[in-house]
Amino acid sequence: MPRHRLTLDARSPSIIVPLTGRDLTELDEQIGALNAAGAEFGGTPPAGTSPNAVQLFDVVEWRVDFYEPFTAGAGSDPSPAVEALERISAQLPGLPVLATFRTRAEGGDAEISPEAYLALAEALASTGLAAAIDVEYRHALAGDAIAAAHRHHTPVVASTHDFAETPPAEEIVARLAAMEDAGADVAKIAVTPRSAADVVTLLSATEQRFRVAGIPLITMSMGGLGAVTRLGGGTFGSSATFATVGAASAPGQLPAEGVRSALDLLRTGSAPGLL
Ligand SMILES: O=C1C[C@@](O)(C(=O)O)C[C@@H](O)[C@@H]1O
Repeated sequence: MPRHRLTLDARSPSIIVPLTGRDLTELDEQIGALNAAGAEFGGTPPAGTSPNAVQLFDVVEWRVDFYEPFTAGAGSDPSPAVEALERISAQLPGLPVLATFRTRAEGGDAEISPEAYLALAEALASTGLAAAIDVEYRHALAGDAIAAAHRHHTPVVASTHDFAETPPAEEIVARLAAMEDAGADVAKIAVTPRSAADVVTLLSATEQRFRVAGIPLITMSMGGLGAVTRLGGGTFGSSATFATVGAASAPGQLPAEGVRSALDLLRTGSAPGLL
């Protein structure tokens, strides 16, 4: 059973910050920077406001594909990843951790066999330290990985990426629906816009699916052109946004501090009574 729950709500999108360290030294440095940035930003929530308002970020995503002690052995032994997850969660005690292995096919940093991918999902979920694990829904063993995570009562964020283009809205909606049908607890899609119209397509598809979805959605248009979706996605039904404290894990991610201010501003703008 995970120690922290991932609670996602598009009315108050969560900020997810990636950890991309290549070894323990880099991970420790990044965690130190997260803790320092979080402490500098923190304060007491004004009465009646969400605790999010004074938190710089809400969730940490650990990108296991960057972590060389695991990838060096082609992922044949999950124990370096399990040990690193233990260390991350011990050093970030109040924060939910999303554990993600992003394959090269979906824009990740390393490749492992489908069997190693499944074994990793099972090993990470079995620790109970991950609030959720990411499973690429087009992966050959996605169904098994989702089942493995659920056996250990660990929620699954299903994901799909398109680094070349933005599929038509119907295709985006269909993929989000397919992830829910596959048993995911959250459905996530990241696409690449070639025009402003593509950004509108992603937002429109998000809004269409959000009206009927039974699970939270996370959607974004990557790159500079799509940056607006990382700020205003909540309006259309996206319940989280990836932002940086230091290293980015995908094109177009913005610094967490600016994203937090923008989310606060948008929330103020949508407060009851404001026309
Ligand atoms: O799926 C996603 C979204 C993402 O690709 C982004 O565009 O912010 C960043 C990844 O680290 C994460 O796993």
